[in-house]
Amino acid sequence: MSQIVVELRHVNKKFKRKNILNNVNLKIYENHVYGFSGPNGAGKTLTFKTILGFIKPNNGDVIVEGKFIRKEVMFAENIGFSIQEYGVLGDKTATENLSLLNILNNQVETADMNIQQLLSYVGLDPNNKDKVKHYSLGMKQRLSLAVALLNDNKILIFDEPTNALDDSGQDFLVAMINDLKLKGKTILISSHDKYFLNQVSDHIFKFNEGTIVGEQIL
Ligand SMILES: Nc1ncnc2c1ncn2[C@@H]1O[C@H](COP(=O)(O)OP(=O)(O)OP(=O)(O)O)[C@@H](O)[C@H]1O
Repeated sequence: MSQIVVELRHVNKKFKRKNILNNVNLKIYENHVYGFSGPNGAGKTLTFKTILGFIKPNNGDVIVEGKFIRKEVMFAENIGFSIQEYGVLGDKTATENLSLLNILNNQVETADMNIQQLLSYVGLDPNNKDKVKHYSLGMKQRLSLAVALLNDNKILIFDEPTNALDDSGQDFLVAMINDLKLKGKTILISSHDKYFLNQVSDHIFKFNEGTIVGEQIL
């Protein structure tokens, strides 16, 4: 049995007295792919933000690789993530964006090589000098995936990665997730595309109204 790398125990979150996350319990095992499904506003993104430490629950525990988030450490340290609202800088190129993130992460020395490879890996041209604000939505989505992969973290969160991707983009995404799993990554993905989630996931959590209402093991 592989190790548990993320655990949520009785997590509750209220905004303005309204329960938004309601007794969320889950265990994420190493090197598995977890799909998060459910309607708009069901709590998928909020669960991801809670795992990362961006949101502090009112009650319950979030444990990432043995550390209690917001108690022992402020944020989860080794999770790469792609969440739409944490976008990149539109006035910079893709390479500049990734270089800046590398600097912020103290990864300057190996930056250039990694960035070129990473951009190719997600299907972007490493020599493209266009500013990101001129990218298509699909290109922005691919860049967001590159951001998540930048530091070679073992745990990856992809929030709605299928958004804005055309058919070939979706095929690429399925192949990428399978490849990342082979490389030993643990992956959490939300999507409204049931077919996609069934294709890539080992386990699906079904969310509704801030709680897990069902699980499916594939
Ligand atoms: N900072 C916030 N303040 C108040 N309410 C919030 C905040 N963040 C999220 N919510 C509310 O929490 C609920 C869950 O939102 P969340 O973004 O997690 O849904 P989701 O399942 O990811 O939905 P979608 O499929 O639309 O992305 C929503 O009703 C949302 O309005």
